[in-house]
Amino acid sequence: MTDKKSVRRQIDITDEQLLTLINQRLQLAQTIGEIKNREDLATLDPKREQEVLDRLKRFNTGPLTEEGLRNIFREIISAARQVQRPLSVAFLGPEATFTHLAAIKKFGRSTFFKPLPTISEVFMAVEKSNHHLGVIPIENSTEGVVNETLDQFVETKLQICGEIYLEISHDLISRSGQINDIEIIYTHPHAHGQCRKWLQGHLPQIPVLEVSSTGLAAQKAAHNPNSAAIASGFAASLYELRVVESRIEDHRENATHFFIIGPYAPGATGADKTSIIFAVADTPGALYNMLRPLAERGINMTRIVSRPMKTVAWRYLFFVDLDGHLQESALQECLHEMEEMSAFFKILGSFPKAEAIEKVS
Ligand SMILES: C=C(O[C@@H]1C=C(C(=O)O)C=C[C@H]1O)C(=O)O
Repeated sequence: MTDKKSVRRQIDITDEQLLTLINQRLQLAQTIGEIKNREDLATLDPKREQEVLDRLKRFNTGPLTEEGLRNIFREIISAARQVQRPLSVAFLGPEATFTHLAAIKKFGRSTFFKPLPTISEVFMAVEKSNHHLGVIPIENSTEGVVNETLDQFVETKLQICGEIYLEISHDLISRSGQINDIEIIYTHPHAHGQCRKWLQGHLPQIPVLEVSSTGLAAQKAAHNPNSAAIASGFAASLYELRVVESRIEDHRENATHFFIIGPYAPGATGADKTSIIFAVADTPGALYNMLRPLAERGINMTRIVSRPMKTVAWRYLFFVDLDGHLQESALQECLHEMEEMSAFFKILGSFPKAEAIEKVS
């Protein structure tokens, strides 16, 4: 017969063992940190982190889910980086935006995060080495590409060193959590657009005031007890707000793609992507010819986006993501061939592919 008290005693003993083991792991990370200092290497090693997670996934017998494993080890690895040299990550703020949440999902809560008001300021801060890395949105599955991010990539010396996909889901949140207290709703125009049907069905008379981010909307709702915000559940917990109704978006399939930018490119993991920008001559078949080397070598293109070249009217830059790493010879040869044909060519970096779409909760 197992009674609650004795099982809880076993849980306490297990926790003590876990804590001892976590501290042991952090001490080992400190030793790695000293070696990295001697060899002048960066603390963050995305390739190694991926190997650690892949290995553990193979070991896991359950009942811990794959997502649970990722969540737990994200925080352990975050603490292991922190005892070496604190990692500083700038992101498109303010706090409690989806970019903030994406950054936490990637780097864990032991990281130092700095919200900055614009995408160009995130680029600038990392270029000036004020922060090790930056996190910026590149594309939303319903709203499309973020042009400001594309434009920054044309000029920057930084590389793309990682990517994050985050599920986007909106909650209606307020101080009391009571729907009857709401006289005004704050939110970002995209979130407004994504929740229109729900609002028409449930709160048709309540005015919606659009603000520059869902984080700011949550901040406003925290100041006014007769208002609510459409923002993430994460924003609710950060500003101590209550959820009036969760997941009020009209379509569930909504995700945002973020890039991590930094001064260096991670090594190959075996599951990587490479991003490039190019412009082609204004001649028939130019784009077709440019993409042919990819087709011939069976290299998969995961995204192609065009953007007007600001210096010449009606000419375009193409932003392309490919499967593979620059250290792979087939991709190297292919990019070399493409560069020869292009009017402008820039490699933005090779980075490990995101494994999964991160959940908001
Ligand atoms: C401990 C290290 O430093 C960091 C932390 C890691 C970890 O906790 O497993 C892995 C890679 C690095 O980002 C290491 O490089 O091994």
